[in-house]
Amino acid sequence: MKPSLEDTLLAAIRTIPDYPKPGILFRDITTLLSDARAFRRAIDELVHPYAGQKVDKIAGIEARGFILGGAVAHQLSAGFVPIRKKGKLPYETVRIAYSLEYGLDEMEMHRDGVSPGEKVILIDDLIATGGTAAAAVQLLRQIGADIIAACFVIDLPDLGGREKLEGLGVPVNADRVRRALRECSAFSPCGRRWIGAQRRDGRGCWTECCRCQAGAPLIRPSFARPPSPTRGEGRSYPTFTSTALSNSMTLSPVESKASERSVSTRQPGRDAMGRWASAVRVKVTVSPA
Ligand SMILES: O=P(O)(O)OC[C@H]1O[C@H](OP(=O)(O)OP(=O)(O)O)[C@H](O)[C@@H]1O
Ligand SMILES: Nc1ncnc2[nH]cnc12
Repeated sequence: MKPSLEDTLLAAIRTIPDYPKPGILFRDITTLLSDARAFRRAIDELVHPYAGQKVDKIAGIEARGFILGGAVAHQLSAGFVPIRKKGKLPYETVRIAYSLEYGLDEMEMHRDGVSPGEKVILIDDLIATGGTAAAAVQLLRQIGADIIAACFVIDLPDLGGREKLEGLGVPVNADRVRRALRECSAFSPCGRRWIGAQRRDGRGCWTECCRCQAGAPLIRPSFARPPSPTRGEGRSYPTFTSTALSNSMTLSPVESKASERSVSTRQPGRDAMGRWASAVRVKVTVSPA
């Protein structure tokens, strides 16, 4: 079965805890960009609602918005306009200061990047607080752009960015990863996906995760399938431990017991390349409760 768009994108996005500051779950799209299939699906998703419509310019926000925006502009046969961090553009610019999830910055664009009345789509990889995108909207409007929409691959809904942009009268297109990431960050304090396994002490699973090491609990996501007794999961669910076969994030070792048995199953986890996938083969060792 073809994986859903959400699963494809979510599996291709890497989450780095505490980068660039403690407490930030950094959503790294370099893994998505290097995955040809995920990259294409992300671009198709951004392009799809506007195919056949008159779009004059795509405005991409430095840096990740350049990569996505360039591909979208090509697909829509539109021009591309860079919105850059301050001090990088050679001609006359309009400039604005803004705040983001982890700091303050200034951005600018060429005064003649968009002509008054041109139809523009704003593109970036991610909307968090919406500070960056809202500033970009103000810059574009300052030079007379007619902003049709703002599009993102990732929306971190708890930070209210979408509402901020909608408050400025800009339609936001960012739904496909929204729900998945919300749940993803809800069930694991470091943004990792539940793989149906837990340490014996019930305090998280992967030894390499500083938060699990510190004892933060893993919470089962609401959308995960219930444990299946036919796969040897059900009865002993709270106490089973697993070793991923093709999973670089192996769980902490458990003592072997004569009464334990191993079952091979497929669960969300890391594939052989270390990327998240909706289904990887894992070996589950079922212990008596
Ligand atoms: O919604 P916000 O809270 O404003 O945050 C979103 C912005 O933050 C990231 O860029 P960043 O400023 O990290 O720059 P980069 O792309 O150059 O790394 C991201 O690519 C968005 O542009
Ligand atoms: N959590 C996050 N991950 C990646 N980029 C971001 N920009 C703002 N917040 C971010």
